[in-house]
Amino acid sequence: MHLDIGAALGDDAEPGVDEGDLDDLDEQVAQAHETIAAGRENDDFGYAALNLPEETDTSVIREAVEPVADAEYVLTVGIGGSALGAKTVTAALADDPHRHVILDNVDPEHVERTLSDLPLDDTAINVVSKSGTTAETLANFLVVRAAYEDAGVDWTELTVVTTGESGPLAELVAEHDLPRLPVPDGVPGRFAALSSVGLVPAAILDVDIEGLLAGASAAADGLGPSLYDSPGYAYGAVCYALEEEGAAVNAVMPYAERLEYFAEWFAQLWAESLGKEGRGQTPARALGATDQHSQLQLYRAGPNDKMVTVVRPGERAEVPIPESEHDSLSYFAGADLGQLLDAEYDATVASLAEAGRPAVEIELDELDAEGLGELLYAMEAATVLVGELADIETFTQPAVEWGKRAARGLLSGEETEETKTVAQRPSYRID
Ligand SMILES: O=P(O)(O)OC[C@H]1O[C@H](O)[C@H](O)[C@@H](O)[C@@H]1O
Repeated sequence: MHLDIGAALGDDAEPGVDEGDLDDLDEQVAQAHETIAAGRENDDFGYAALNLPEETDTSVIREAVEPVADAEYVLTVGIGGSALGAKTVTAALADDPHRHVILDNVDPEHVERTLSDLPLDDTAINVVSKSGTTAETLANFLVVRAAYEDAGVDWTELTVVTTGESGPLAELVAEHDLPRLPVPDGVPGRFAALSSVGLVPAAILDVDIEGLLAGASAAADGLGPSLYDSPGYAYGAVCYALEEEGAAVNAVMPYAERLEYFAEWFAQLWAESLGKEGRGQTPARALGATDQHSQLQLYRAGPNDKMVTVVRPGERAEVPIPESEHDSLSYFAGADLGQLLDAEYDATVASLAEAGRPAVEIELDELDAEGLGELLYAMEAATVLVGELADIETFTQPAVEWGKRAARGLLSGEETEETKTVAQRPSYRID
């Protein structure tokens, strides 16, 4: 993985990082690295996530999915960190990513349609919840179970659950004797992609999860006391410095359809970890080249409060653009769709730089298992680093938990602090 921060440096970028300040930033990185390394050493809460590439035992995952390994589809029932990592991995690496379907939201029409579109007798159910108490996941699982029963399919034969040792989901596991994979200790869900939380569907769809972890391990080995040695730390340090200079938004724009979900996974990681104490960049999700034709206008000419992160693989499939009889299309002669996409990428970075808008480029050698593992790990390391540099609690999410408690209270009818606040919320209707 390679990082190019050129378009975020210099006097022209606004916000920008002064090249002369990089060495000061590097000193801050060295200090933060000491804290991170000590946290990893002690397997402290959150920091333990950076040990997953070494800790995750893929043979346990492969054994747990053995009974459902022949299923045509996998239906993940989970939300947030219990869905996005899994979808990111299969979307990027599975031969047929459509075989992995996610039920995270509880939109009733969507749930009904999803279930009616699937051959339930050939669909494994992957239920994931670290806490085992998330309302959306439990409700969806109950709906899914009922749909299987209505279709005369024994859901217990097709279900794998990843959850902690206690909680309603663990109780269901015990009651129905379902295979259960543990969630790793000390790892917040959004940092758990490289564990059973994120790897069960990939294992069922024959993804090289060992290669994914090997790529992540290589990135872990690269972490050291200098941003110059680690693309992950360098990315985090530059984002931090740009945020200090006013980049309140970080638009992540992969130039690869297979990485579209990566931007979604990153958004949770970045927002939930770093959105605290009145700070944190707002992650925006974009896709190159599609969003060159929509959002890019704002990124180049809107308020000076953004940075753009572009991501691309170093190698692409070859799909030549056929020659045409029209002179006006002669500029395609001998070209390939990948070349066109790379030209669009180069043009975007150059156009942002020309307008003085910062961009950071991430290039993977290849979008294979190793490359994706490296990317996911580097982004996790970047997130942890920014949390240290900004001196915030990276691994908590109190604002999100407030909403979870409120929703549970509203459904149960119990009066709580949260439900009182909901009842008194401001309203000014215009009909
Ligand atoms: O895995 P679960 O316990 O079901 O949690 C699912 C999600 O719930 C909340 O929204 C948390 O803030 C997320 O970080 C978490 O990923």
